[in-house]
Amino acid sequence: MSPRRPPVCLTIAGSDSGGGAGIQADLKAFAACGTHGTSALTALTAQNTVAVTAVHPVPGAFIVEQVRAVVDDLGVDAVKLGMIGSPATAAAVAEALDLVPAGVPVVVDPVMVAESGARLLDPEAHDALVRLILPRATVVTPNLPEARALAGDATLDGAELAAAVRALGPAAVVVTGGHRDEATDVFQDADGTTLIPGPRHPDGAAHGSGCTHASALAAHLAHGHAPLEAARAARRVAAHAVAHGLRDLGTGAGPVDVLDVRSRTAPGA
Ligand SMILES: Nc1ncnc2c1ncn2[C@@H]1O[C@H](COP(=O)(O)OP(=O)(O)O)[C@@H](O)[C@H]1O
Ligand SMILES: Cc1ncc(COP(=O)(O)OP(=O)(O)O)c(N)n1
Repeated sequence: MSPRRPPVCLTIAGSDSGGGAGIQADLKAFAACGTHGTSALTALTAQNTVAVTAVHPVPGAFIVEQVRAVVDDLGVDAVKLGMIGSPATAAAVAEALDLVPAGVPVVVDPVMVAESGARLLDPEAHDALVRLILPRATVVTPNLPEARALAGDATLDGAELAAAVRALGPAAVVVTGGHRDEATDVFQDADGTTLIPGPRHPDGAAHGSGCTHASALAAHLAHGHAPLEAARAARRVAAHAVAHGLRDLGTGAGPVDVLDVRSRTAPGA
């Protein structure tokens, strides 16, 4: 009997040369959650644990071509969107999403600022993100500052904040909790608001936690879980990756480690 076909998850996102966030985090999270990862790069970043020193956008037509290549041959069971960067990239990503079969869930992580403080979304791309991308989202996963920026109100929190983001068109919202004392995620869909609590790991490393969370959520949707169950699982996966984070790598915010590589040995060793 041949082994079962694993679900296929596609990340449309930027590359983090430091291996903490972006497609590097996404592919590790997909694998950790029992799915095969494919990727379409939107931008290359020269990035480490302290800074983003350069950004090289990928031409829009090439973003579309990457998506066409993988969807046509390998298929796709869930999509995760990360760094968009510019209005032109948002338009290309919207065009690429037209190549994804109807009904395939799309998780949007509205990446705005890296943990090191670098802006990853041009201010003029905000409108394109809201107009072209958010209405196509099955689940959107902003952190607290991103949710407030999307809502256009820096005072909102909890269910009111999630509702303001959901009013922009996604079917469900998770406002992630890494920027709160409690690290409680707030999930909201048409059925209401659910808090997703869990332990905070103050001594871990969290660079890439948002990417890991959104990718784990996409992977669980690809396995057939409902959005709320997928969001609960994603909170667990992200927290585990933070707890095992590589805080001794680099001099800034260390990368999350969803695979807990320190517990592994090289095959054959
Ligand atoms: N210190 C932490 N301990 C446990 N979970 C965390 C911690 N930091 C973040 N998380 C979890 O990681 C996920 C991503 O959260 P967050 O840090 O808000 O995103 P971002 O990396 O985009 O800022 C969420 O599920 C959040 O609850
Ligand atoms: C290329 C790239 N994409 C996304 C991010 C931000 O990722 P996130 O998981 O939100 O992690 P932090 O950078 O906030 O820790 C990135 N830095 N680079």
